[in-house]
Amino acid sequence: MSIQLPEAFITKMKNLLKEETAMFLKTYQDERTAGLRLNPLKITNEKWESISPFPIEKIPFTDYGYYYHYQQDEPGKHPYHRAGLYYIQEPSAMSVARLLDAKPTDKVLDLCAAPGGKSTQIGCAMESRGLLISNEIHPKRAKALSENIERFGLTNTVVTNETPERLSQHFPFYFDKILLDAPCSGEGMFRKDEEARQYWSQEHVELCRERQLEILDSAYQMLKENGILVYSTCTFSPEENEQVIETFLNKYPDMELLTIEKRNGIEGGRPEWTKYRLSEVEKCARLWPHKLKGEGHFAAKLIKTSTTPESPTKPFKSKKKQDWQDYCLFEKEYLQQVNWKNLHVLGSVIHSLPDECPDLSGLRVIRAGLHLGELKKNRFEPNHALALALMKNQCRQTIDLSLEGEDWQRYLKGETLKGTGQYKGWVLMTINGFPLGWGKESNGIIKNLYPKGLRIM
Ligand SMILES: C[S@@+](CC[C@H](N)C(=O)[O-])C[C@H]1O[C@@H](n2cnc3c(N)ncnc32)[C@H](O)[C@@H]1O
Repeated sequence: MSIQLPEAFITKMKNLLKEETAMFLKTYQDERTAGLRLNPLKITNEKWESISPFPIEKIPFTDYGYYYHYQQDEPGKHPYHRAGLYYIQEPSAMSVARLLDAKPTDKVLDLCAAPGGKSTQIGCAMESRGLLISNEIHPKRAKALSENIERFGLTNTVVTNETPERLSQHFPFYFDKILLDAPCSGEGMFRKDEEARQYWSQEHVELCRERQLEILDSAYQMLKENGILVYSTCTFSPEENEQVIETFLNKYPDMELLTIEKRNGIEGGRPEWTKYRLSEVEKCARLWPHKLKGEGHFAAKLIKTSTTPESPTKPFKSKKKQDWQDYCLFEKEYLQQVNWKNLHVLGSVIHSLPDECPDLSGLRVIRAGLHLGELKKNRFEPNHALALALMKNQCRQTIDLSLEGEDWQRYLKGETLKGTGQYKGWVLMTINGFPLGWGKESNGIIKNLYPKGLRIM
């Protein structure tokens, strides 16, 4: 494999890495690494290791990550992916979300979240409790983010499509934890992404840096006292990493760096690459492709040490008269052992909102908590998100599709399937016991309710 790197990038890395350069550049002759990260809300490591349809190898610096062979296998096309058992994610990117140490009682913001690698990881760490606001500025990417949150069965997440600045006006001093996985020059994507290589220039690096500092201003405004901020990029350039942190610390003396544990090949930030040789940046983390099996990342963890006023953001309050009688009938007939909290009818959709959901008025909200389904005239129609948030044993009528036959493919294509002859009404369709979506049985036939936009061709 031979990759054409921008000449100016090679020269720059030689100046930075000195005698390490040869090792670094050699990685561009090797295959890239690829990984998948399990959804611990749906499956344990032990179970996955016993059922994985393809060869996997545990990623040492993560809890739920596995390497797979991307030239040989396509886990993104497997029905287990549709069932939300895992997320395809570059291995070194898996090391960042855990730095937040997000707890089920926290209010967390993922400020640049699409397509949702780190948000799905944070949502799982929070056991789908507390509040996770997952934001993305670009509408199309926000939609992809929302679909991944749904696929993972997360119920504590509000997906918004806002600018960081507008969010900061809505949520001053509000969050316990914020992740800023910044848009960057993507040097760590070079083995995978030709466009990133072609797009690279020193001017672009400088532009990214300006934007990163602007987004950091917004993140700072939203962080409460003792709040934790994790800043990360998938690029190597000091301008976007150590130097961004240096400028940020100079601007906000109440922010302090915290030490990130260095193990399994993770190294520290480089003081010699800052303007004023700031030794503190050693506390940051650098993941290098020549030091571990991953494409490369940078992360910094900071704490806000100043006192902040109480956030003026109010809790969510429903305006509409609430009536979900038809849902109650559905729940009684088809579900068991479910206990959705904080139910609200918004439009015609019944939502189970996250704990301590804030007022969201004025924001572009793509998804708010779990969409249970829609109230139609005298009936309730469950949403696809509900199927993915359930475990098989929570639905009274289930049909399991086996990996052996062709029925799972027919289901994902939207075809009609043969029913049990015993069920009537809503049926949770599962693959090897993991929910995939809804069907509806009538006279021994399953009407296919897999969402049209997700069907395979
Ligand atoms: C590195 S990606 C995020 C990846 C994501 N955290 C994940 O793990 O899947 C950075 C994101 O920032 C968004 N972005 C671009 N410009 C932005 C801006 N000015 N403000 C906020 N976000 C921006 C991009 O659309 C992109 O989705």
